[in-house]
Amino acid sequence: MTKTAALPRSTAITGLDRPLASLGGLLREWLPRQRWFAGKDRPVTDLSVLSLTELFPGCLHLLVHADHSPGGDGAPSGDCYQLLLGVREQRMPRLERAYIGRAEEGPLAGLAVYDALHDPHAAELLLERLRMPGTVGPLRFETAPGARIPGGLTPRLLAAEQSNSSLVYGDSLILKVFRRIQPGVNPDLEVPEALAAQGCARVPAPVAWFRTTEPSPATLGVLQPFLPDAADGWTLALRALAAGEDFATEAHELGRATADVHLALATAFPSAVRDEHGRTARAMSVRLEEAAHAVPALRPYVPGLRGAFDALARCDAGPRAQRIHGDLHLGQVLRADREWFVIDFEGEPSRPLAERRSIQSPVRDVAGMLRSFDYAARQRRPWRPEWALRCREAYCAGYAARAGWDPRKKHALLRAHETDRAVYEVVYEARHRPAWLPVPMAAIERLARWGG
Ligand SMILES: Nc1ncnc2c1ncn2[C@@H]1O[C@H](COP(=O)(O)OP(=O)(O)O)[C@@H](O)[C@H]1O
Ligand SMILES: O=P(O)(O)O[C@H]1O[C@H](CO)[C@@H](O[C@H]2O[C@H](CO)[C@@H](O)[C@H](O)[C@H]2O)[C@H](O)[C@H]1O
Repeated sequence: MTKTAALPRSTAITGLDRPLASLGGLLREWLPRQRWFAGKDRPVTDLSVLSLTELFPGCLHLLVHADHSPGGDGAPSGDCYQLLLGVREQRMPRLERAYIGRAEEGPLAGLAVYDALHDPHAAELLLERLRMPGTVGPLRFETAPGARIPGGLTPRLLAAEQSNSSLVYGDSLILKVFRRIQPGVNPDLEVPEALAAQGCARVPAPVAWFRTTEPSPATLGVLQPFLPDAADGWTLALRALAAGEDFATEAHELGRATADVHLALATAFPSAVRDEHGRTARAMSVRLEEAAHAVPALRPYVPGLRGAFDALARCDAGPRAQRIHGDLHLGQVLRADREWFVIDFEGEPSRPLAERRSIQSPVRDVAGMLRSFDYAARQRRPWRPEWALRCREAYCAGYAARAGWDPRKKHALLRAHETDRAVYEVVYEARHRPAWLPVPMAAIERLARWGG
């Protein structure tokens, strides 16, 4: 029998219209240290609360804006983040990892403030809230038609926090709480919902979600079935490499799975009527310029890399642009019951939402996965290029068997997308994991030589 937590009513803490008086100092220091904070390479010049809701007693839901605009005439820049904060009178030893600090002034003065997602009690109440459609202030909790969501499941926060934070409930459900919020529908809700409607079994279908109406409509979190005993492709690939084993059979099936998802996406969403390689090539060149500005190590390679984009602009055929995954790599695929599943349809986290929801070449996803085989092969000393090459061949062959066209035959397209993806990775690593920068830089050197 399962027990369900009683959902307490939300009550008003007086004075919360001045939240920064209590929280500003704490958050300014804590926020930039979080794995999911996107602006680590720029100072936070201002912090403002865009919305604050008491979700249940002792748990505050906040959207905060971290401003990075330089003083003077610089263009405004910054990001909005979702926080769930627990406030307690006492500092709790078992929540020490989640401790943010003690509010010094304002309505929360003297209270201990936590990242509430680490608190099992708050996580239980969040699931209860999701099981019961309804509203709390600007927050809307919704369930998929016919969804049956069990209660009383034990929560655990996934240790490997990535771009977002995910809570697993009793190995049955997983709730992804988006951290960086952009106005509009998040593709990680929109796409799996549309694919589920197509009957595509490669993607876990959302069962509930929550969103806000303020300051603008935006998706905040998605609850999906958890695939127990699943292993992600990155872990499996590294395991194979460590054991000196081939990964070609798995890569072949992964190619088929990718094509299945692409075919379902092409049915669920409109596709392009004609190729726009010139426009894509220009956008890639702009991204290269921006990346070289942000990461000086890229600069010597710019002329060589541009060659790949010039060749794309001259290309007159290719698969039609359609909705794609947008950030496909080995960490986004799970193997369970001897099948591959695809997760995390958010796209590249640093891109604007409109761009992530736009139609793009399916070659982009293929290129993302090929880059990932290279990343994996470079984790071993000595480097195993032949391992990555075999994965590459097998993955493309598996893709071709299902999709009806072979990515290996689209040389110019594939090269341009691999280059663009490697440029993205250079910026990502420089920002989040500088020690990994040599991995995409090695690809940049190779791709620039090829194009120069
Ligand atoms: N449906 C699922 N079943 C099992 N594990 C999952 C599921 N969805 C996500 N995960 C696990 O959670 C991790 C983070 O999920 P992901 O959607 O990639 O989040 P992020 O956007 O933070 O990278 C994945 O690497 C995977 O290990
Ligand atoms: O957080 P997400 O999974 O949405 O994606 C971001 O982080 C990824 C790293 O966690 C990053 O992927 C890069 O590193 C992977 C190995 O850790 C490698 O398999 C990928 O090929 C490589 O791109 C991803 O780019 C980023 O968007």
